[in-house]
Amino acid sequence: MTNLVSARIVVLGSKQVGKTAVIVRFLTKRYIGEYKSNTDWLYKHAVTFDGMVSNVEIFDVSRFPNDSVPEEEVRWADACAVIYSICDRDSFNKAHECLDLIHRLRAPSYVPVVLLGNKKDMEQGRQVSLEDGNELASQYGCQFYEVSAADSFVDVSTAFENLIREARSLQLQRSLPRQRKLSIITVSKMFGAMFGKTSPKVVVKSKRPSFSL
Ligand SMILES: Nc1nc2c(ncn2[C@@H]2O[C@H](COP(=O)(O)OP(=O)(O)OP(=O)(O)O)[C@@H](O)[C@H]2O)c(=O)[nH]1
Repeated sequence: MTNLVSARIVVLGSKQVGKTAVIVRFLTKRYIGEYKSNTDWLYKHAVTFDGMVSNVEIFDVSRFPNDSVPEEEVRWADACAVIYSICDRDSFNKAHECLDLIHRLRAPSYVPVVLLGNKKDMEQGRQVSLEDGNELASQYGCQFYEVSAADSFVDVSTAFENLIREARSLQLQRSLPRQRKLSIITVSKMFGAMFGKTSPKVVVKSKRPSFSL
């Protein structure tokens, strides 16, 4: 088994949306109902999937959005998770602000982001529809899942594993030798030569880097 990469993830969202519960669910498979609030935590853990061990560091930012903006943590991260509660419209609005903050601090470079609507077990108190979540995620070109830290390990782990896969893939792409990157330019030049200068420009717009290398 290869120990290939480490991934640093920052987790943002309103108070009481379940940030700590979601992280602990992913790292330990367990659901623990109550945690000490108002403290930022850095979790370090080795997780195994796809036949690989990834050393993950997850920063649970509790002080934001009520207190100072976690600019340093957002710049530090290889990937970001933004969490809201499906029963709390305000937390969804805060999630929007968090996505905006990430975009502002990290643009123009790309950082993998996942938007998580937590507490989906509380359907009777729902204030944010699945469509709203989907729409916000597509606006920022990020992954989106509704999860329940209380009810299920599977959804939470799928969301984090896909986020880590994306971060890994990006790290691999960035570490590719120059030669291979140049060959991509050569292919586009070849297209130009084949279709001539009068042919319409083909612009391939990709919101997210491809998983395949
Ligand atoms: N029903 C339900 N409750 C949840 C779920 N996840 C967390 N909770 C509850 O929501 C409350 C807040 O959970 P935390 O994990 O402390 O939330 P947090 O976002 O880390 O909170 P702060 O540290 O204050 O920022 C706790 O009472 C949890 O038991 C969930 O999936 N379903």
